[in-house]
Amino acid sequence: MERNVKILGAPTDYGANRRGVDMGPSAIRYAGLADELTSAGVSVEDAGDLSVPHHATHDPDAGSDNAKHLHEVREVTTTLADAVSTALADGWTPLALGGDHSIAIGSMVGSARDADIGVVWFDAHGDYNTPETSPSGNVHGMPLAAALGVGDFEATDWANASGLSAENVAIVGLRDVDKTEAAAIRDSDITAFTMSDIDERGIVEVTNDALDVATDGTDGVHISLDLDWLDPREAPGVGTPVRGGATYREAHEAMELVAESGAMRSFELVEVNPILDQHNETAELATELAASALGKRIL
Ligand SMILES: NC(=[NH2+])NCCC[C@H](N)C(=O)O
Ligand SMILES: [Mn+2]
Ligand SMILES: [Mn+2]
Repeated sequence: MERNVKILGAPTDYGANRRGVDMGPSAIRYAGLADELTSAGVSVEDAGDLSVPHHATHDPDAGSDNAKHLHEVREVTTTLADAVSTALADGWTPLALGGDHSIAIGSMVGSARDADIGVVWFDAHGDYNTPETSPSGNVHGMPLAAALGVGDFEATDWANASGLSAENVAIVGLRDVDKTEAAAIRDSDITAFTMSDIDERGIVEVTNDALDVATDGTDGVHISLDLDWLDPREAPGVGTPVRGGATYREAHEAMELVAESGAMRSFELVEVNPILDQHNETAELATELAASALGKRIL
């Protein structure tokens, strides 16, 4: 399939507790994203960075303790959702560059504006906390709950706007979940594949199952790739690293299966933090994996 990819930078860290993730889009571009995607055979246009609320006054601890900077997150979400849905309407596959994982609310809402979508969420974390269950108050631990309208998020318009149903959401690579969050995931209709599932069944089966969940009855799939899905040995430049993640080979294989499925509607790369990185290797890895997800092959 001919694909045109529109890069949308979302340089924000309002959902995270670690400064620096707002520089993710620059680091990923500097790592050669556009060239790498061109080598995958897609045509690329970089729309630059979206405007994000001003930084000079940014205090990472400001706002409600339960959901820090929710106001700013909402602003970024709205801007990104509009950019994503416009790109789709114009025939592009939107690729959002985070920024922290709270941007996924905007990607999903935008991707779902004119379609029923499923989601595959590659992440060490469940990102299914709500303001009442979150131990940190960081909204990047909440985007799945937000888009599904769980708990406090029922009162927001995000779930209505996304129309997302938990039956079409699959998490892959889970290994660090908060206690109440774990119970909530178990009680939900989300399909969660933990690292143990990958150990036991292999990345191919697990990824294909996840894609089946997300494509079942939907028009397309949003692929959300949190770089902390990978083992910190491969991806040290993230704010919330967790040992025991996907290997370099597993990650490429999973992304190649995403490409093979032909189901990708929208895409995002999140949580790259250049301040915590070593020689930009996490950003470089992000560009490589994006290319695999968009069809790049060894031969
Ligand atoms: N997108 C992420 N890196 N999320 C990390 C979330 C960590 C933890 N579960 C929290 O709620 O704070
Ligand atoms: Mn994560
Ligand atoms: Mn995440």
